[in-house]
Amino acid sequence: MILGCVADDFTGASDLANTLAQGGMATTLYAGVPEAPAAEGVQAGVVALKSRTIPPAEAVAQSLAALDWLQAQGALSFVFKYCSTFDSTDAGNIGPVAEAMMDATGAARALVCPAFPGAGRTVYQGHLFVGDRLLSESGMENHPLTPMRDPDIRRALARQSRGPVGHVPLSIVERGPAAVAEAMAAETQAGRRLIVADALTDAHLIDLGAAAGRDTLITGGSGVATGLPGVFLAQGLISVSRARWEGVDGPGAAVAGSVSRATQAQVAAHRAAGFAARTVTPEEAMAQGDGGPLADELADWAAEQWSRDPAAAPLIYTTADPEAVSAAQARHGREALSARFESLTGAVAAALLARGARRLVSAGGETSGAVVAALGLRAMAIGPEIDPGVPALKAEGRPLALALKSGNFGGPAFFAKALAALGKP
Ligand SMILES: Nc1ncnc2c1ncn2[C@@H]1O[C@H](COP(=O)(O)OP(=O)(O)OP(=O)(O)O)[C@@H](O)[C@H]1O
Ligand SMILES: O=C(O)[C@@H](O)C(=O)CO
Repeated sequence: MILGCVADDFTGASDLANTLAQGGMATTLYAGVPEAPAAEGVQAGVVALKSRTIPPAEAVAQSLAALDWLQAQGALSFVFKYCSTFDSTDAGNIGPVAEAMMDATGAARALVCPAFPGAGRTVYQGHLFVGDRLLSESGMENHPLTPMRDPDIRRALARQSRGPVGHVPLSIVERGPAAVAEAMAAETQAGRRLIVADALTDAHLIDLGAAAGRDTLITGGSGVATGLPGVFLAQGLISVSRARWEGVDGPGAAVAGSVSRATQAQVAAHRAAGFAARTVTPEEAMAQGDGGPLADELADWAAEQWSRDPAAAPLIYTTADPEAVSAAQARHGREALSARFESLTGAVAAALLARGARRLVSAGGETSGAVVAALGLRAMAIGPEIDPGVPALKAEGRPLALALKSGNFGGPAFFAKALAALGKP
């Protein structure tokens, strides 16, 4: 293994694995810290954690356990992947995990760049933008767990870190890798070891990769890894590998527990296109305890759609608009409701597989973590990109192709497009 990656959520891990695989690295996505060694030939290993919103000390402990395993596989370079909208609070977890990983690897510094131009996320003057809006006016200011009200990443990071934060502005990034390397060395010298870099385009990210790709640790959204395969290739550490992708054929379905804007549009578009869709209300979910009959009822409903039309693409969703979500959280408690929805969605996914599903789309980071855990998946191979940041995946040792979609990723027709990319009915 050349590159070891720790990701703070499952869809983010699949986003990063996509970048590395499309760059030509033989990449495997691991659900949690594996117990067994990596298979022969894996050049990039991405360990998916569910550590974005857990207490900082736990996030640090889990990330260091993942790091240990990656080091044991031979990796000497590391990426810490967080969200391209920098999802975190003043308590963490980006600063604490980045600093702990620097300490554990002996890294002198760590580049910090959440930019992902393909998904509209750019960094300019240390400020993060989503499309033409500052992060703090992008809708992320209302995020239920990690409201992002300060678009200045340098300030946001400094509040959750022990050490001071440095910056490499666009004027330097525009001058190319040598200028960036010089500026990063100056920041490190001055004791600013977490270094935010501006980036507006993939070309900027490739230059950042050329400047920092030999560093022990870099951190960011998936975009920060754009230049890495090229760096490893130039060093002769890898040869480009493109495993042939074959999907898995059989019944397909989508489950959505994401309440993000893009998912809302995708649910509406799937319905409007005439696909079968069933919603689950908070009351239905809360009315039954864990392990109640609802998951089986929903999976039976999906199986009925397949028996009528093998090409059916049934969707089961809890997605609702922000007002409905807030009202439901006030009625049932945010954590209790999320926990119940997540265990239900995981149970639905397992029940779908038991009824023969071979292609599965899951929308939402937390939701996908619950789905992957309920299915007991351990490792996934990376296939072609479906939409920016979302690859087709294949479960190792199981006849299942899947797509794990971050809340705000994917075009309106994503569910149907993804199911078609995963295989035939
Ligand atoms: N109708 C609803 N009301 C309240 N909570 C909901 C509802 N539907 C889903 N949830 C919960 O909201 C959370 C959504 O988080 P999730 O990470 O899955 O999606 P997201 O935030 O849109 O995606 P991402 O993290 O990839 O951006 C989950 O815990 C889910 O169970
Ligand atoms: O970086 C992103 O935006 C995504 O991979 C993600 O982590 C969203 O949860």
